[in-house]
Amino acid sequence: MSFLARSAVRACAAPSSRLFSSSAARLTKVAVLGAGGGIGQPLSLLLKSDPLVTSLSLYDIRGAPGVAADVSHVDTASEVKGYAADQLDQALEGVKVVVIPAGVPRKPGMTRDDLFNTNASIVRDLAAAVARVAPEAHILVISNPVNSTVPIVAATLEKAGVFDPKRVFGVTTLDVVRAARFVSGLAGVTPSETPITVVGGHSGPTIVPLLSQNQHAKSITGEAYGKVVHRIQFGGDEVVQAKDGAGSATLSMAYAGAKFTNSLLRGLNGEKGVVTPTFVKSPLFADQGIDFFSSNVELGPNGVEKIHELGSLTAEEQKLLEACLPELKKNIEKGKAFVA
Ligand SMILES: NC(=O)C1=CN([C@@H]2O[C@H](COP(=O)(O)OP(=O)(O)OC[C@H]3O[C@@H](n4cnc5c(N)ncnc54)[C@H](O)[C@@H]3O)[C@@H](O)[C@H]2O)C=CC1
Ligand SMILES: O=C([O-])CC(=O)C(=O)O
Repeated sequence: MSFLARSAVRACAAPSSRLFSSSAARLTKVAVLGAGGGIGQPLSLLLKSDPLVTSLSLYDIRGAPGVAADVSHVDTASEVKGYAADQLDQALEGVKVVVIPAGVPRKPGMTRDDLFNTNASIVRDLAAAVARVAPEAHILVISNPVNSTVPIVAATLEKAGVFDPKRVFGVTTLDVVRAARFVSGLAGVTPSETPITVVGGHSGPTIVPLLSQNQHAKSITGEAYGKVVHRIQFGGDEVVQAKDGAGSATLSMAYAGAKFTNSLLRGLNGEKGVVTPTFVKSPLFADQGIDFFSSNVELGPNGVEKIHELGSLTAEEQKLLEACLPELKKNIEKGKAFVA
């Protein structure tokens, strides 16, 4: 790896390890749909620095060729190509992984669900193109509201007859990144010592951090516990307010998106024991009509290898879960109804 790529990797050091690991690279073409945006640009840069990405295909309705020209000068081995608005099908040819940060972000006072009206059709149309051109691609959905956009992608692929639940992921990694960071500060240790499993969905009360499962976090109780859980659940709002109308988290999201993509690529390459929370079609609460859920998932050569159970929860975590489920169910049903 070149000096610059090494520096980028160091600068982005992940809570649990480095941002990128493993060198058993296979030919992997990755597409970013929405590459011209606030997340898309830094995400494209980070993916250019990932040695497991051999080819990068950047698409947006505006600006992707410029981003591609810029990122392509970074001295890592991967090829980069940008595609204009009318070149979506070309952008998707031969891709193995498609990352979707296309769509509008929140402004202060909005919920993620307020983005549904705009983003639902953007995500549906992009998923339909993936179904047509790259039906075996793994799809990583960043666009909000994730609790609804993932069911939209799944239903769109299902309609096209190409849905494989092992290959569709909602990217909830930012919740995990925030939890590790916030808890480490309270516990007085480094973030690598506080990997926190975050389950449920990706919006306010549907975000359920399981602090009791980490040896440092489990000693946080009382008011401090309530505050840190609230901060993890509403970390997105903190950024939206600070940006004051200029959008939502982009840089930390690009980091989280690159981190999750690297985890998936490592799994696809056959690395064992790659486990991280992600929002997937899941049996865990299917008997309650909730068939998408984020929990720890082992990633492997086919994508989803194994969906882990939640493990034991404290009474407080059980309460958080109870608050999550009805909201999550509503969000999922809204997504499905949009495609039906
Ligand atoms: N999953 C998560 O944890 C997070 C999700 N998000 C979500 O990510 C999305 C993107 O956020 P930002 O990058 O900040 O927004 P942005 O507005 O800066 O960028 C979005 C990009 O999508 C492009 N776009 C719009 N329609 C498109 C289409 N049909 N095809 C291709 N590209 C299209 C736009 O041209 C723009 O470049 C938002 O929905 C936001 O809520 C943001 C942060 C965290
Ligand atoms: O808050 C938002 O709208 C963006 C997001 O999903 C996050 O930062 O977690």
